[in-house]
Amino acid sequence: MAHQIPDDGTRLPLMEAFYTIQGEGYHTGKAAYFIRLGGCDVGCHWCDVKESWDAELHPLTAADAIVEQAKQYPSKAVVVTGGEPLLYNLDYLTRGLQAAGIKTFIETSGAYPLSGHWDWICLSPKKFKWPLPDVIAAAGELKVIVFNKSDFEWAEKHAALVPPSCRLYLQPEWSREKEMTPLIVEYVKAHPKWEISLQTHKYLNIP
Ligand SMILES: C[S@@+](CC[C@H](N)C(=O)[O-])C[C@H]1O[C@@H](n2cnc3c(N)ncnc32)[C@H](O)[C@@H]1O
Ligand SMILES: Nc1nc2[nH]cc(C(=O)O)c2c(=O)[nH]1
Ligand code: SF4
Ligand SMILES: [Mg+2]
Repeated sequence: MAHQIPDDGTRLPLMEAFYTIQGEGYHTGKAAYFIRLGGCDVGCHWCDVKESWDAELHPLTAADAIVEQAKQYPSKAVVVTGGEPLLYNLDYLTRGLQAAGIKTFIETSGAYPLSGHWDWICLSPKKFKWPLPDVIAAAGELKVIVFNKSDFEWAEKHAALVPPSCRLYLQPEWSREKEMTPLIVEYVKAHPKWEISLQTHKYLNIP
C-alpha cells in the first residue's frame, strides 16, 4: 500500500540513521549523526545509494523519534540526506533538531523547493534534474560530482549562480575515481577558487 506521507513533515520515510564522520565537502572530518530519508526521482545513473530511491520501502517514522535518537550522540551536528530530502517538508524536523541544540546540515540536489531551517546547505546539482533558484541562493557549499570532462563546464555554470561566499568543491564520481581525480587535481591547480572533495569515508571503510 502506498505511503500516505503527511505534508506537515511530522512523519518521514526513514531509510537509516547512523553516527559517523562527515566524509565529504566543507565539514569533512567532523562527527555527525546522519539521517537518510528514502525517496528520489532524480535518477543519477551513478548514484551510490540507489536503495534509497523507492520511498515505499522505508518506514514512515515520527520526526520526534528521529530527534530523540539524534540527541543521544556526543556531536551536536546532524546531516539530513537521502534519497532527496527536499522531497519532504523539513520544517518540523529541523525545528525539533535546532530546539535540541543540534546544528542542521543538508545534502541536496536542490531539485525540489527548499524547506527546513538549516545551519549549512550542501548543494550537489544534477544534470538529470536541475536545481531550483531558491536552493542555489542558500547554498553554503557547491559540490559538483565529476563523472566526465563535461562536468567541469557544468560546475562553472553553477559557480556563477551561487552566492559569493559559497565554497566550491569538485568530487570524483566513485566508480571513475582513478580516472577523474588526476583531472580534478589539474583543474583545481589551474582554477584555485575550486577545492577537491574526496569521499573520505569510502577510503576509511566507515559508513
Ligand atoms: C546520495 S546523495 C543524497 C543527497 C541528494 N540526493 C544529493 O544528491 O545531493 C549524497 C551525496 O553523495 C553524492 N554522490 C552520490 N553518488 C556518488 C558517487 N557515485 N560518487 C561521488 N559522489 C556521489 C551526491 O552528489 C551528494 O553530494
Ligand atoms: N561518512 C559519510 N559522509 C557523507 N557525506 C555525505 C553522505 C551522503 O550520503 O549524503 C555521506 C555518507 O554516506 N557517509
Ligand atoms: S539526486 Fe542524490 S540520491 Fe538522487 S539519484 Fe542523484 S545522487 Fe542519488
Ligand atoms: Mg553517501
